[in-house]
Amino acid sequence: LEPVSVGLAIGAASALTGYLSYTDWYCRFAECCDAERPLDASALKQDLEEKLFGQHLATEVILKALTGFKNNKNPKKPLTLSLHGWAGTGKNFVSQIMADHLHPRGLKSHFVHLYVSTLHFPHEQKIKLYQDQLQKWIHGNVSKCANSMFIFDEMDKLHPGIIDAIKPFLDYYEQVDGVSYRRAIFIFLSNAGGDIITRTALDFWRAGRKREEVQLKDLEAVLSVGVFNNKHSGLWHSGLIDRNLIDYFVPFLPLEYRHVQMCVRAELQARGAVVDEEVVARVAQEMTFFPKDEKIYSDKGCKTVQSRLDFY
Ligand SMILES: Nc1ncnc2c1ncn2[C@@H]1O[C@H](COP(=O)(O)OP(=O)(O)OP(=O)(O)O)[C@@H](O)[C@H]1O
Repeated sequence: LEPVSVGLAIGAASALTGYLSYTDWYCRFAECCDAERPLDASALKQDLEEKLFGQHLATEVILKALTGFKNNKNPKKPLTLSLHGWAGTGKNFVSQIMADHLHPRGLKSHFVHLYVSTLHFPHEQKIKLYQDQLQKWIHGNVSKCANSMFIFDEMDKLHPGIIDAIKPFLDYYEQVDGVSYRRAIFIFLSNAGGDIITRTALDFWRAGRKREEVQLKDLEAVLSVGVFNNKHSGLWHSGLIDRNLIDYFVPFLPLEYRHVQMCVRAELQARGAVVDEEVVARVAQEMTFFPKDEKIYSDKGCKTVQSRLDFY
């Protein structure tokens, strides 16, 4: 080996180590995209089991979906989850937990994007603008980071035209205009279907069966027949993406009194306050429950618990 090539090799090696240590150092402070970032499945499982109350199906499906997707070294399409259920049952809450486990900064990450229909896409007459904007945002963000996460809240209020603008990114394409979306994650949140989920939960309750006995098949069947595949149902017109692009349907059951109590306790703990069961009972009793005679499920789920606690 003549001295020149040795010198070049050493130069290249030190440049490379220099670069690597620089990026390592830089990424310690700034947030860097880590498309290969592994998922700590047991940490996610523990978080879901400890923090998400009364949603055994959502816990099971989300854990399976995320673990499977992150273990797949060559996914054929982006992961798409559609979360359905009444207000206050944990859809946004669990999206936050998922974001925390996929990107170090969770919802604050530059690689996690939250769109709320009534906020970001409110005007019917601006659909074309929204479609172009959204396609540019998604293209730009995935170009910057392959495992970007997109959360669409209030899907049931999203104009169908905007849903159509999202569809190309969710499909089984190798690439779309030079960018591969197959490591991206799309989460859709919707109240649509909440009534059907509630009816199934109520049937189980009235039959004296445990809530945890409700299985996905009990809901998929009643929903797919009753709602999803029926193009004339309100849910379809609410712009729901046709089923074959959604990998997982995640149902959120209505929350019972005991779950509301758990939310009050969790909020007291989050505030560093002592958990006074007197307060827990009082706040939970302030909530309204349905059906009117049996009063089983909280009308607002765990919503307004935080604000009610401000008065104690
Ligand atoms: N199942 C749950 N387990 C624990 N906390 C919950 C649960 N559901 C709701 N909460 C609490 O209530 C707050 C509001 O819930 P969240 O925003 O997730 O409701 P949502 O289902 O997204 O409602 P909406 O459909 O109206 O957006 C959460 O931030 C969380 O503190």
